Amino acid sequence: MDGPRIVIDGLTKRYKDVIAVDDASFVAEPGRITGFLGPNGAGKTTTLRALLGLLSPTSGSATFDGARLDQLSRPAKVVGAHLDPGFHPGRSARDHLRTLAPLAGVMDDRCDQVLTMVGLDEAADRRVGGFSMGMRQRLGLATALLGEPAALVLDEPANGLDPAGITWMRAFLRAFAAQGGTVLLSSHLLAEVEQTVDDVVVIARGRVRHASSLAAMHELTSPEVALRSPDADGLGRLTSRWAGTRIEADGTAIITGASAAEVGSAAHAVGLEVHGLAERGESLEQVFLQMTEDVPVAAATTTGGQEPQA
Ligand SMILES: Nc1ncnc2c1ncn2[C@@H]1O[C@H](COP(=O)(O)OP(=O)(O)OP(=O)(O)O)[C@@H](O)[C@H]1O
Repeated sequence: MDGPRIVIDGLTKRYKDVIAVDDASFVAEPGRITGFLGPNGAGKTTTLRALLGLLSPTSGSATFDGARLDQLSRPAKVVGAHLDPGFHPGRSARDHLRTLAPLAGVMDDRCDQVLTMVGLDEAADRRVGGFSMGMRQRLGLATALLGEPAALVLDEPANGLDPAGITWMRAFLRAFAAQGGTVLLSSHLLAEVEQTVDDVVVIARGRVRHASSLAAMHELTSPEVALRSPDADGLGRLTSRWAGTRIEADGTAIITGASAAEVGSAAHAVGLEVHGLAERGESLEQVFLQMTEDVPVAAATTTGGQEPQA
């Protein structure tokens, strides 16, 4: 599968006094899962709607391999989307898909295929009105998959899923990306998608605050190691090798720039008696929250090579 490169370039959407999206630029690469993260009202849905041709941007563009959705000859082959779970409650899951099959350019048997792919075959004839949130998310994914697309665009796909559902969704999207597909999904919770995504785009108040691989975002955290020893002199000598180390009032040394394993090995090597060794410090979640606050964070301006190329 050759997933398209999704490029959001200088996208702005203005509604009278509200700037829903403000000059947003980022890329979702094929073969990878990109998490589009931000608090409520950040501009995620507006961006995804612009990408899917459901609204026209005030300026800028949102394209698949350089083409807007309306310029694609077979859009359903390129992208499948699930934005809001607006299912007709009286329809069965199968009927919901059958009404969309002609739009996606597929035959009815594809509806049963996608129901099987998302594990809903046994619920195929049940009315969607009685579906749990998790089942609705699965049906949304089935809807997105109808046209056998090479890209999936999913708005809050993990919302309402229980832990088993999240694990299932993660494995499904991982397999899709491993085949070369492009996945762009939104979430307002980093923790919900942290184990799913390869790349992260953070948006707040319409502006992209950060775009990088998840690994690069991890590097923005500042982990600390807390080390306790009854040998204050030995502790001081050992920890002086790490710049920025401080000793707290109770004698605990707080070391930055080293892992607990490195500190433990070094203590062992010099024969320091250790009474406590723990990793702590700023978490990824805290870095994310800082990025979404109004105060600009120096580290949050990193773009990690994710700018669209001219
Ligand atoms: N049709 C509209 N008219 C006026 N303002 C709008 C419209 N659509 C969105 N907005 C505003 O634009 C901003 C971004 O909304 P958007 O729905 O894109 O955010 P979001 O990140 O998807 O949030 P959520 O997670 O709550 O869905 C919000 O302030 C919202 O109120």
